[in-house]
Amino acid sequence: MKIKNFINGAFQEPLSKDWLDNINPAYGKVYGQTPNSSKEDIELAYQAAEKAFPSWSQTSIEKRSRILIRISELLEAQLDKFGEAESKDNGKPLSLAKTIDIPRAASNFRFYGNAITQFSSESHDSIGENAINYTLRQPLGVVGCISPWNLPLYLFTWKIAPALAAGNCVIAKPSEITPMTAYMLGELCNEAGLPKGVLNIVHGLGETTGQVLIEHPEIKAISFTGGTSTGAQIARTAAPLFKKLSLELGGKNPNIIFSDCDYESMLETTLRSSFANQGQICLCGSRIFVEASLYQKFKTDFIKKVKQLKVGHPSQESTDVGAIVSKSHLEKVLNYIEIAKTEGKILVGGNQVVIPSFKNGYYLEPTVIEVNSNNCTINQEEIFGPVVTIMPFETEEDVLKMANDSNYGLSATLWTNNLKRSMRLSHQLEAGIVWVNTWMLRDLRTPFGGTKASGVGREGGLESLRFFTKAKNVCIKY
Ligand SMILES: NC(=O)C1=CN([C@@H]2O[C@H](COP(=O)(O)OP(=O)(O)OC[C@H]3O[C@@H](n4cnc5c(N)ncnc54)[C@H](O)[C@@H]3O)[C@@H](O)[C@H]2O)C=CC1
Ligand SMILES: O=C(O)/C=C/C=C(\O)C(=O)O
Repeated sequence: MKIKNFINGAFQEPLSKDWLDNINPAYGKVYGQTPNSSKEDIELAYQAAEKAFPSWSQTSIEKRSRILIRISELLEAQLDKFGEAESKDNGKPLSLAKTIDIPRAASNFRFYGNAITQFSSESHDSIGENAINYTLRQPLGVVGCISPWNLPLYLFTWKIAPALAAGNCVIAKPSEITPMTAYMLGELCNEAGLPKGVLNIVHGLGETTGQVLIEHPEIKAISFTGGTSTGAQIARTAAPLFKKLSLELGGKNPNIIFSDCDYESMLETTLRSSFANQGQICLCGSRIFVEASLYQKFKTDFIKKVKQLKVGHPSQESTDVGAIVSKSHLEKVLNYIEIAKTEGKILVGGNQVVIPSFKNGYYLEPTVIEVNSNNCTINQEEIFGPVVTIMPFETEEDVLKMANDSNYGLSATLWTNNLKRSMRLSHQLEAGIVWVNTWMLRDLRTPFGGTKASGVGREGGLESLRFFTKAKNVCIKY
């Protein structure tokens, strides 16, 4: 099957005539083709978006809201179809795609369809000056949204929905590794009545299509989620062009477990925060620190639970851990496991899994490594796979130091029933998001993003609407 670009409300082959293979990771087999779009394709998308902007930016909030909510309803109505496509393209368990990815993509449209009706700006009465200032929040124009392969439609729509709600026109590039559901979204947008040219979906490699998009002189903002080194490259290109930038990058998140926690809830959630989506979520807690008095018990119970996880074909209901997204990513994760053998002790997992009926698929055992220092490659570099480390700590002070001893600063999880300690640590952890006694509880109104090498800026809630608008102050003397 050939995926096409969605430009000006129509599906079209790339002018470049260049195609990439689309691979099903559960089988390790090519199952379709994706455009590798060129500068000319991006220019076509830009012309369509630029033409659509005056009308879309002047479309009433109510109408924009209605269209976005309609897209969310259409997505919900096609949950199974989209879930199956996402699972096939990415290798994630079908159950996950149907319960998390697609529902969240629908929520993104619904949330921003509603949020835009509540978005307001400020006025300032300049007392003593006989003047009033009011601030306009105007759309930026044509903006670029670039998303990764781990949560394909979930993150693609997390960017597009607020950009459209705020009155911008969009050129969006999904990951070339998982282009399918983004392609399918185009049809729903037409059905929902989104005017042509308002959203344009252009496929291709990062270094070709993505690079041209960020270099385009007229694109006013780039919202990007992906790897930290790609984020740095985007910043190098886009910053001198004075584009607004929102960068949601990698993580090496600490999961800090105190002995006074609710043990069962911690254990179940830690299993999820370690291995959900094959550990390919930037929020996964890949460095697990356990208070020394609880360490042996945790180690025994955690290993037992990890051994029970079933690695299998994404479509099987019994599957807990599906396929890794690509061969090259599997190799990258396996390389880190080799490094782990010299830096720590593999307690469980560590091997590629060959499933007889799908023997070319990219499967990997969930892996737990015991380390005795935070200062090692596997605790410092983002692995982004089903691999976690565990180590004991003695004091709150020690664990805080280790948790913050990282280039990254995306999220942190704390397990404790000591209220004062949880507040103390939450304030001191260098992270954009701290979860206490939970993980991945997402309220879409909250700011989302990281510090240090985990990114710049915040998305989520009104933050995204602020990002996708420019503030203009008007001062009137009376
Ligand atoms: N949110 C996160 O934290 C994610 C982190 N990663 C990390 O990044 C590593 C590399 O994974 P990749 O798939 O290579 O992610 P990536 O960061 O290179 O790709 C993400 C998106 O950026 C695009 N892109 C790549 N280079 C670009 C450029 N020069 N200009 C514009 N767009 C560009 C890609 O086509 C894709 O749509 C992973 O091993 C993982 O460690 C990957 C995906 C998500
Ligand atoms: O917004 C969320 O709920 C999750 C975001 C996850 C990422 O940005 C990621 O894994 O890259």
